[in-house]
Amino acid sequence: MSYVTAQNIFLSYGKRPILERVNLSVEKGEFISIVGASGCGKSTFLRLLLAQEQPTRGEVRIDGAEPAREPGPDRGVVFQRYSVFPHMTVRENIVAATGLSRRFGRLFGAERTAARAAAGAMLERIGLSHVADQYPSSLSGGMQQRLAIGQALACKPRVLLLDEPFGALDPGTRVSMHEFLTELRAETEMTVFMVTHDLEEGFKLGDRVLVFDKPRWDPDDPEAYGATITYDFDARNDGIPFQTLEEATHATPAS
Ligand SMILES: Nc1ncnc2c1ncn2[C@@H]1O[C@H](COP(=O)(O)OP(=O)(O)OP(=O)(O)O)[C@@H](O)[C@H]1O
Repeated sequence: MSYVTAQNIFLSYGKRPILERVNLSVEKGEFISIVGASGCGKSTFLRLLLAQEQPTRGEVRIDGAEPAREPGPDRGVVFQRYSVFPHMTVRENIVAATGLSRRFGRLFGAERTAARAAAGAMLERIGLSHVADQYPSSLSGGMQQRLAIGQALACKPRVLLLDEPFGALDPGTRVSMHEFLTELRAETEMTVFMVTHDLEEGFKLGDRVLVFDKPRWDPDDPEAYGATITYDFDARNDGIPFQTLEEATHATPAS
C-alpha cells in the first residue's frame, strides 16, 4: 500500500481554484521533488500534507489516515527562511524541538537530561557541536539551515517537508547541504517532499520530480483554473519520464 496518497484533490481559496484533480501515490522512503511556476500551489500542497489546509474536495492520507491537524512528531518541516528560535542557543533549539513533541511542550528531570543527550547526538550529526552554546545570529546561513533541519529531525519524523530549504544559500553551501541531506536520508528512510525552484537540485536529490502546472489556461482570466501534476519524472533513471519508460518496457526488441 502507498504511504502517502492524494486522491482527486481540489483546493480553492474563496472562488479561486488553486489545485485541481491532484492524484499522487508515494511509497515509504521515497524522495519527491516538486517544481513548478511561482504561485502554482506547491507550498499549498505541502500545507495539505501538514493539514494546515483542508482540500475543498478529495482526500489526503498518510499511512492510511488523515494527516493530524496538530503539529506532531510524525511530520517535520523546514522552510527557506530559517525557522529557528533566535533567543535560544543552538543546543536549546534542538532540545525545544524535542520538547514540542510532548503534550506540554516542556521537559523536566530525567526527560530533560535524556533530551539534552539526544540533542548532543543530533548536534554531532549536523556538525554544530562546536557552536552548541552560541545563538543562531552568530551562525552562517548554511549552519542555521542545518540547525533548522536538525530541529525538524529531532522528533524523528516519518515525513519530512522541505519548502525551498536551500533557496537562500550560496552555491557552495548548497552542495554541502545536498550531501548532508542525502546522508541523513540514507540513515533514516524518511519519506521526503521538497519544493524547489532548482530543477537540477530536484533531479539530483529526488527519486521522482513532480511538475505542478495549469493544464487549462484562459488568457482572459489566468486565475480561472488550478494547477495539477502534469509530469511525474523518474529521477533515478536520468529523469526519463515514466511514460517513456513504459514505452520502452513494451517495445518489441529489434531483431
Ligand atoms: N491563505 C491564502 N489565501 C488566499 N490565497 C492564498 C493563500 N495562500 C496562498 N494563496 C495563493 O495561492 C496561490 C498558490 O500559492 P503557493 O504559495 O502554494 O504557491 P507556490 O507554487 O508555492 O509559489 P512560490 O513558488 O512562489 O513559492 C498563490 O497565488 C497565492 O497567492
